[in-house]
Amino acid sequence: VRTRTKAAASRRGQNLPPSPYSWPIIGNLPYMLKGPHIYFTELSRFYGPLCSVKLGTHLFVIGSSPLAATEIMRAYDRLPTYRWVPKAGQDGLQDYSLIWASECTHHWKLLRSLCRTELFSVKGLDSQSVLREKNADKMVGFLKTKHGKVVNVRELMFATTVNILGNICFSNDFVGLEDDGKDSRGLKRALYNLMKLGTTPNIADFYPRFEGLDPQGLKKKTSEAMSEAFSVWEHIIKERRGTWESQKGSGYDEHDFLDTMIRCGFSDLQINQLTVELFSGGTHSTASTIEWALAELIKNKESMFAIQNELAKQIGSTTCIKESHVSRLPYLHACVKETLRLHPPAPLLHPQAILEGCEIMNYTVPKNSQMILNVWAMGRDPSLWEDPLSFKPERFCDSNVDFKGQDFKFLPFGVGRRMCPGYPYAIKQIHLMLASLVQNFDWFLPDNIDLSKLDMTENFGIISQRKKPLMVIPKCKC
Ligand code: HEM
Repeated sequence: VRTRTKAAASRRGQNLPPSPYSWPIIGNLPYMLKGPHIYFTELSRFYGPLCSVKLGTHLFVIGSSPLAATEIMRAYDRLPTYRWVPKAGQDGLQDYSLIWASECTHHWKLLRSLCRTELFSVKGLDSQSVLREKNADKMVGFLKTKHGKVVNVRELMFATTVNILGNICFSNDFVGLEDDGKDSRGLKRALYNLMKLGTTPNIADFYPRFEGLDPQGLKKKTSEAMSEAFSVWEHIIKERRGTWESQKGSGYDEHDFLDTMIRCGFSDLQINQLTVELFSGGTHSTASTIEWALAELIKNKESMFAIQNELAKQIGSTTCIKESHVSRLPYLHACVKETLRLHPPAPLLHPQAILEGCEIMNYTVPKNSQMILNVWAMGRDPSLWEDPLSFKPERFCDSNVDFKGQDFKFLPFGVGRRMCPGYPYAIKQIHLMLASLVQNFDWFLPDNIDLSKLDMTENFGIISQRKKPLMVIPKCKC
């Protein structure tokens, strides 16, 4: 690889963050094939914690250290910025969007505040615990029927997370737990498609001349997947509006988040946009974290023993785990943090463009540069973590490092204004599901493969998942 160093950039009169050689027209796009977060991590190891790459016609500046993150966040606070929105996600509904709002508009603030107060507040979370516990019991019951048989953990976790959110939003189970390819209502397919489309590199994102076009048809397919999701709950919204209408004035009790949105005067399109975003943001990410955590525990026997001992000591083997037990399980908390350190579902925090030129870490960042934080690189940096590639939950046992956006070396849920609003909900769900899986079952690999040989290869995409779904055999302890 031909390289262009900081000195070369300076020669051109700009003290840009150092970057590799960039090919005419395509820039550094071809190297992204190995996985953007991996390519950016290699660059940061070579060029330092702030470097830049040209992707198509855009300059991306990548921060990969707590100091770079601090300076980038400071720049976000004092300068005008906007979130880079993939062209496939840009349609007439963007004004109603939470994830894809390019600026912190009035409507974005309203959506964040609605989520914060109704879904993710302490009161909201407490009122949902019965739903999460019911679904955890269902999952355990289902796995008991699979004693000794191979199970696709990703599919099961995905179905469970979809159903929990389905109950919170629409009082409805939308998918079955059986991994038999059946998806009668089409929601699984729509959500998988949205994830796939959201992570497919789009020529229109990198070259302004394609801006008005849709050369790969990604925008059209995204809009079709949105409509497919809408068709799953369209009739529920219609019926519920009817109920509201008929009970006007007689003090109707709200049952779920749909009622809240109707009370707030949301149109059907607004309801669809917000719920699709909650499902897309909240299901794959949570399911993938549980899948990685179980895989790490299966591979690392000592950690599995430690968590099993903690559960046996604090809760016992016959008591069904409730959310109220989880605070007694510090090793479980450490295992989840360690999983998020090694396998953050969002390895790169979404780019925001800085509209004015600025100085970051003594480099000149030109106006309109897209800024990215490489959370994946920071989680594996040997200068920040001892033995960073090993799964060692103990590192979090006597430490105050947390994922709430204050510790810049550990940002699985992001940081600042656009930090994940759903993190308290996600964490509750991950703790409960993982504890239930470990308490009730011993886990084996098919064909008696040695557990330490479990393949941990990652999928190279914008969302970090295991390359192959975790296929394992549960053996019921009871
Ligand atoms: C392990 C689980 C999860 C992880 C690791 C995660 C991670 C993230 C991250 C890193 C961001 C910020 C992206 C950025 O700044 O570039 C984000 C944003 C977001 N997340 Fe999550 N998330 C998780 C679960 C959830 C859940 C359960 C929900 C809702 C049910 C949710 C809804 C959202 C939404 C709506 C945003 C956009 C916020 C905005 O732009 O204002 N996430 N998430």
